[in-house]
Amino acid sequence: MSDYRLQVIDLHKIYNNKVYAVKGISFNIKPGEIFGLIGPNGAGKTTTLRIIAGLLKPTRGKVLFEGVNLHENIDIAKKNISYLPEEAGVYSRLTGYEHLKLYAMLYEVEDIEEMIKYGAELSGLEDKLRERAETYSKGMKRRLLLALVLMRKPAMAILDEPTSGLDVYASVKVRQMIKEYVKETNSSVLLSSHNMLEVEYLCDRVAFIYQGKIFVEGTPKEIKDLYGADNLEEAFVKAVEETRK
Ligand SMILES: Nc1ncnc2c1ncn2[C@@H]1O[C@H](COP(=O)(O)OP(=O)(O)OP(=O)(O)O)[C@@H](O)[C@H]1O
Repeated sequence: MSDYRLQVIDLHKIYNNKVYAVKGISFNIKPGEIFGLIGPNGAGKTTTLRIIAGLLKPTRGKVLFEGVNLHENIDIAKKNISYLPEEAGVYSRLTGYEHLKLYAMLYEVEDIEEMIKYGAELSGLEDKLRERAETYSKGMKRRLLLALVLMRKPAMAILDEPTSGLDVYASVKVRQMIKEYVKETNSSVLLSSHNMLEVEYLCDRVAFIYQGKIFVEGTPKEIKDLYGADNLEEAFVKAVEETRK
């Protein structure tokens, strides 16, 4: 079996025969690793995430999950990969607990109660879980959504902008939740973010995407050293300016 949980090999995506969104992206993710995709708006991050989640077919290239071609065995994606889109929403009239129960039933696990208990713990929402989601703040909704995605312990979680729109405190809580989850389960996480602080805190390795291509990949430290930058934000600006020359 492959040492990698995920191998992304020369991925291309052309929408409607005209928009060339992804132009030959390759990277690997190991078990227990958090991998971050960073790039400006329209760089191809969400397209890449959706292909890896099995929701979009690549125009060319392939994705291997533990050595098996994902798009030729789509049940593997359904069983092992959970995806949290940036624009995901909650059912306003359901309570947090009702969400947990609904998803546990959809996941068809043997012990529904056990999964609900784990989801509740992951969310950190405590008594608030008894209230309808319409009474939740943005941060609470995001924590509930993350708990719904992570409670079935997917081998691979794909998180598009996990803390988008959240305040500093809520963001820190969500990041801690992701980090603790990976430590406990040895799952792999692929995330996209515009927040460099977040990426630096969470990610073991990072790839910068620009115009559908990866132009640098490494640990946050390697990338900072490469550009002689004090932080990832500065490295990112230097990298983008370099590619525009
Ligand atoms: N369904 C679609 N049909 C046609 N073009 C699309 C579609 N989805 C995305 N695109 C185009 O593909 C390119 C990459 O988009 P994508 O959403 O992957 O970028 P992104 O890096 O996630 O951007 P952002 O940071 O703004 O979310 C863009 O030019 C976008 O307009």
